[in-house]
Amino acid sequence: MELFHPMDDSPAFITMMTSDHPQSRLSGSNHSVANGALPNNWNQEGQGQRRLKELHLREGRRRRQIPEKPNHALSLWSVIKNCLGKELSKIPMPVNFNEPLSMLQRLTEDLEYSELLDTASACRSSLEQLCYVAAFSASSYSTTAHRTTKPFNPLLGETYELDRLEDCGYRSLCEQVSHHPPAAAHHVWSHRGWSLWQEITIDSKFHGKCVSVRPLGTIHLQFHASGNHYTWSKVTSTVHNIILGKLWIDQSGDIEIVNHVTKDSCRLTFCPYSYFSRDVSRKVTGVVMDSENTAHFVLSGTWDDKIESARIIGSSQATGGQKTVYQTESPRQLWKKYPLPENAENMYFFSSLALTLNEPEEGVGPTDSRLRPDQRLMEAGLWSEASAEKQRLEEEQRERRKRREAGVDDGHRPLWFERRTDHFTGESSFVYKGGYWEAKECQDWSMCPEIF
Ligand SMILES: CC(C)CCC[C@@H](C)[C@H]1CC[C@H]2[C@@H]3CC=C4C[C@@H](O)CC[C@]4(C)[C@H]3CC[C@]12C
Repeated sequence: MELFHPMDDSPAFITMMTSDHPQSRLSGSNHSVANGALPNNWNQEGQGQRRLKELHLREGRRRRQIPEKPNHALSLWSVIKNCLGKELSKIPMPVNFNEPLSMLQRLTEDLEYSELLDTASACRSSLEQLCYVAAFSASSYSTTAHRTTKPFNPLLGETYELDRLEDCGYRSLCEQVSHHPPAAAHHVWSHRGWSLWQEITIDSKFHGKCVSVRPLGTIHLQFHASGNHYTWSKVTSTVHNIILGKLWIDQSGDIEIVNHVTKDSCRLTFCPYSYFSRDVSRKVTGVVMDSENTAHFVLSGTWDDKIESARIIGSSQATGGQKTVYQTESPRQLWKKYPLPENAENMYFFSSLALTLNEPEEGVGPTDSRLRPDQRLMEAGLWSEASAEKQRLEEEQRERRKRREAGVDDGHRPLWFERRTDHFTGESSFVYKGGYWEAKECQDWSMCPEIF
């Protein structure tokens, strides 16, 4: 058995790939189609072609550009230097540091690689399924590398729908359910066999040289056929170079993905930048284990380019060290990032999905982020008008809050989500209670608050 160069994957383990295993010829990355490799039970021709057709469909009808970002230089440091230790949402900032998307739209971007979940839902082995789920969780960071702009903080009661049933198989809805601290609830249903939901609040802090952003909350994913129910949470994003130089973002920390039905689990580690030399930064590694903690797959890659999995066929303890050495088959590519659209660097580094999210659309609810006037003005490059409009909206929001506090009612109640305790985690969070898509069908939005 021939051994290739051992790879020092992480502080915890080393992988060695063997080349003469029959599986390795099948699973090379040249077998992958646009969006990544395919599971064993996949009809490669048919499904691949269907995917390509869908890609064309999804690119075809939607916009591929937005107005270029104006070049109004303003020093971030001069704006936030007196806010040391503060929460990001409490630092008043002009729209110059925003991107023309709300946090609700930004959360919806987690679905950019939803096809990984379609693939996962077709896997017969739950361990293989977990590999795709892990690749999906890492893929939600793929657009963050150059995105150092701040999404708009949604107004209380703001919503964002994304109906991609026709081309991507899912429908997604977000609602801002709390203003202090800002919290959003999100629900996605796909007719390709899965549902995903989450409630997220963001804990951020300005440290001087950097800003750290920690999204809090659990993501739930359930496959309809098997009932497999996964949960995980997010890593910490750090925005560097606040004082001097070009802003850049790093992702670091662990994501623990658990399948509560089978008790399989996977710990994904996002290595902070300084761990490794320049060319292997943004590195992600992980091991997929069954309920007995036996390791089955090694995952490796980067959060801004690709993730591979390799089946483990043997393991040993490295001499002297505490590291485990995993002997694996050749890796197969699970996920590969799409290239950014042409001219992305002048359009806030938006991905092709991001470019379409704020496109005006008929029939959306009256609280939808697409209808938020300051964001629309900002997208058009009219930044001073946008700032004035933002102030008006926020002032009106404060007035509504004061009225609520003076009144008899017990505060704000979300329209489309309700508090529920999760059976597996015991946590209480806002979960979709239904009704939005039904209201949309008959255009009855009379229950919606007026927020814009
Ligand atoms: C202008 C400077 C000071 C602040 C910019 C902060 C920006 C970069 C921060 C604020 C909130 C952050 C987001 C919070 C939550 C998520 C969801 C996750 O699934 C992918 C990363 C993502 C999308 C983060 C990306 C980085 C982010 C957009």
